[in-house]
Amino acid sequence: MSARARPNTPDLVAGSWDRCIRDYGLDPARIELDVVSRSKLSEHRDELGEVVSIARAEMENLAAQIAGSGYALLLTDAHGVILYNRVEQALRTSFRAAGLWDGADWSEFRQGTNGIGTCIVEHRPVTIHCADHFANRNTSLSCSAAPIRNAQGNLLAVLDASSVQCEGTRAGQTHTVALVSMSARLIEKCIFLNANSENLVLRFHSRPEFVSLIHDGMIAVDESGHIVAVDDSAAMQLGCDRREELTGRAIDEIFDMDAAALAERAGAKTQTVWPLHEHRRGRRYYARARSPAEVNRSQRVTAAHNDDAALRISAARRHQTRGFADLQGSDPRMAENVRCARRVVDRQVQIMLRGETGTGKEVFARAIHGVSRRSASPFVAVNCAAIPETLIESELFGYKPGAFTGARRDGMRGKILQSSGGTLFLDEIGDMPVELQTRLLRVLEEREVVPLGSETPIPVDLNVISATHADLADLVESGGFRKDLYYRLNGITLTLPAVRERADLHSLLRSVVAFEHDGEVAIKVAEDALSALVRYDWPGNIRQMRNVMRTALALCEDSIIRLSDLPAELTDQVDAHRGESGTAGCSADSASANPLDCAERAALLSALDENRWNITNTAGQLSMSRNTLYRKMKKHEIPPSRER
Ligand SMILES: Nc1ncnc2c1ncn2[C@@H]1O[C@H](COP(=O)(O)OP(=O)(O)OP(=O)(O)O)[C@@H](O)[C@H]1O
Repeated sequence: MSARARPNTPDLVAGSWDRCIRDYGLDPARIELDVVSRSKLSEHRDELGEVVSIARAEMENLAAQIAGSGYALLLTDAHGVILYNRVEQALRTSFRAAGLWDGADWSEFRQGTNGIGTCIVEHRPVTIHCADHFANRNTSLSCSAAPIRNAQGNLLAVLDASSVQCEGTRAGQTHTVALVSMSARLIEKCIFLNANSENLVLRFHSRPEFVSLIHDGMIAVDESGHIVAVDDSAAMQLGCDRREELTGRAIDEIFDMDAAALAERAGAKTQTVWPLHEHRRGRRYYARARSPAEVNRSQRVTAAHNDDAALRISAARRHQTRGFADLQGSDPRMAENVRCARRVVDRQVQIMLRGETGTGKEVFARAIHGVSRRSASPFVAVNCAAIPETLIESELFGYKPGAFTGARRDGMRGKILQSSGGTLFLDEIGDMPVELQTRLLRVLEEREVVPLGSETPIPVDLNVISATHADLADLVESGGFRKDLYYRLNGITLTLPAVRERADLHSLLRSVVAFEHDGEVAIKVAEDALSALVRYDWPGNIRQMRNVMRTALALCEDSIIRLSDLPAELTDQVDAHRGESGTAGCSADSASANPLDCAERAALLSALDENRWNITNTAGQLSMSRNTLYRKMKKHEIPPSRER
């Protein structure tokens, strides 16, 4: 190794030099620039998704503050790959020559001690000035970098300000690193708010004028009043060393305010800053609260009855991801699924979703990912039944360049690596070939993946949600599925009900129409059409419901969906039922076998649905005692819903 004397530097730099020599075996004279291919660069950018756009907006502000200083701004992912640069026109050639450009890999492992790579290892703001750099080729650089973390505190990206001319002293960089750190914190605040758009967010500080500014503390609280995320500033202000000391606790354990009072504050028309006391040390803070974001509220459509229409659906914004609140509707099994999922999320319990095709398993898996601490990292879905058996292996595990004939020249990162840090959704897991089951099990156990054609394992932070329509236990019995993998993936099974089994058909229909309808005018559904929709069996479940409603919306006139706008199979079924007593609510395996029982079950479900599963109100409406109602629900196998 051609040695270069270690500069007289702080511990942080000395520690990094030690790693370069001892752990990475780097030679300062032989380090070369490593640039990922264009396709890999777009994969790296896709992985960070919205973080890049949030950061770019803040980089514009910061660029204006440092204009003319000879510094450029760089955004990298947590691997050290530059995703985006903000370099002044006149400096572009020199920055490009120095390798400070999109696609370059500045991990410490590749480039030795440097602002970006060392910040990633240290998880804190750093300045690496001129001769601090390990590689000879980088000694003219001066770099100040700060980490950007997600709502759970995991590293997502790095913001860096670099100069290619070694001027001034290391101490002179204090201002630069402070500016970069401040921008990184602003970006983290936006990420926190976006990741918690479904939760109430409390912002507080001991000084009222600091609330809603960069140093305030942020706490996200879910509908049940439990803390789901906190930022560093909140933990620090409340005297906690780690964020985990606060997550999972009820908000009224911490402050003198319960969830209902907080929600009321958040919903107030005029937003003011109000005082708040902490229990443990009796300190006073000032706070503001933001209710779950507008985007979610716009989905909660309202129903109203009038003469010619039984259901009115107001216009709602198209919105691809549904949160738990939207999925739960008022079906007790869905409410129970949501409750269980919330309890196990982030507890390293692998969730398996069961349900007929089209019952919303992928949508549910996305919602779980959305509330998990992994939400800012990618959700990657793979349908094992849709990919030819021969391709599943390369899709999942990826391959090295030239691994096989027909492989892409620059290789491919498989879905497992793409999902690292986030969630891998394996749909129709029962269709995975047995030999790949063995490889998947190994990845789950060893937490590393070996791409096809390679011998080098790559560490992976894998979290799998699997789904199946089949009974996997049967498949295990018949040898079609590995028992050990089954137990590994099946920490808990949540079964999504088929549409015909759901007790909240009205609200489900509303949700589907709200999703399909992007007009401004409210949509009404005529009485006979609604009756046909509610009576139909829906073998294709929510997917079929979406298709039917999409066509009906296209066909309908005056914004009213009529019977004639529905397909023949729905209206035929109504004809077949005509004259029979109502059977809505009778599931195939229901205890209610005769028509009278069926009618009773349907009446119970409809009254429960109407009263949002409030037992007292439902019993009152049906003129029976709560005990009688519970007894009847038990008889018809209707599980009591959560109180809401
Ligand atoms: N609560 C809901 N409201 C409105 N639309 C929904 C809801 N849940 C699911 N959908 C829609 O229904 C369709 C089927 O959902 P999804 O793909 O999640 O089902 P799945 O059970 O994974 O299906 P498969 O088993 O066939 O893969 C999708 O178009 C989805 O957007």
